[in-house]
Amino acid sequence: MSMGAGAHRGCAPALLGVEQRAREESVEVQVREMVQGYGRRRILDGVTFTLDEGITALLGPNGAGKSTLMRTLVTDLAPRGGEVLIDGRPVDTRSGRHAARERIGYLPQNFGFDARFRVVEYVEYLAWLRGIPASQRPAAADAAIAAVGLSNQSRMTMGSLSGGMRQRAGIAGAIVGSPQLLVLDEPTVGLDPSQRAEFRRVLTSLPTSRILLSTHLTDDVEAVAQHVIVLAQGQIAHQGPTAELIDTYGSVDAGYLALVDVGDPAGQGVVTP
Ligand SMILES: Nc1ncnc2c1ncn2[C@@H]1O[C@H](COP(=O)(O)OP(=O)(O)OP(=O)(O)O)[C@@H](O)[C@H]1O
Repeated sequence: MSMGAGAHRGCAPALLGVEQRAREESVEVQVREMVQGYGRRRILDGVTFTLDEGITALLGPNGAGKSTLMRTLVTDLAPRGGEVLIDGRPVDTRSGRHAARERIGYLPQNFGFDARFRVVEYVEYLAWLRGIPASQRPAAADAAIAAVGLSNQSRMTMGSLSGGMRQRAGIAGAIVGSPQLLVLDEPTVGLDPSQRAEFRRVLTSLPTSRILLSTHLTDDVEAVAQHVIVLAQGQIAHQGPTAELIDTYGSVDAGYLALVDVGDPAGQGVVTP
């Protein structure tokens, strides 16, 4: 079975140059005893991990807090306790947040866009949001669009794209300007099998140093992720190489079921392996 064997290989030619930087630069991501919640409700309770190089899949039951963890990592939510460090700098300081945002590309679960935007306009808009200078935006957008294989569709409006193409446009927006860390929240939801295969191809060809990907699809994990993090009961129930999980349990699916009581909708029923 291939576990991201193609990762970081076969980079699209358009990535060379501006995006070569991402391959050369790396980013350190450390989360220590992080606490997060909404109102009085605690969702994450002492989450600790370091993100390894390559693609890491984030698994967990519905409501376990995967999106909440990702939003905290990308500085959308300030941690309530503990630390999130990007290259050693806490993201809850003004300068740390600013530095982190320059290094992070983020695709939220239901990303918003104006359906009338052309693909190139959408990606250039995200380049502007990320503070890329005006003179560099067209080249950065073209490179990102080429990397996801949408160059021929770059003048199409977002509203006229198929679901798979729209996801790829979302990824182009997330990778514009060559972030070293890419955070993708359930990017394969709603894609058909061939669109998912195409998505995996794009993902494994990116030069991004670290990718964190949440998904419910364990075959996606086996296909692209070298590492797995399982979130349950507000904490990390498991972290390690995908190969190790498969060696121990026979498959990612079996490992996940052994680590997490998926019958518990609140994700509160982790079983110690
Ligand atoms: N903005 C919010 N305000 C209040 N509660 C929230 C908010 N966002 C999420 N929650 C709650 O926090 C818990 C964790 O949600 P989160 O979306 O992080 O889980 P998840 O693991 O990503 O779930 P899923 O797999 O269904 O996407 C859920 O109970 C959810 O209802």
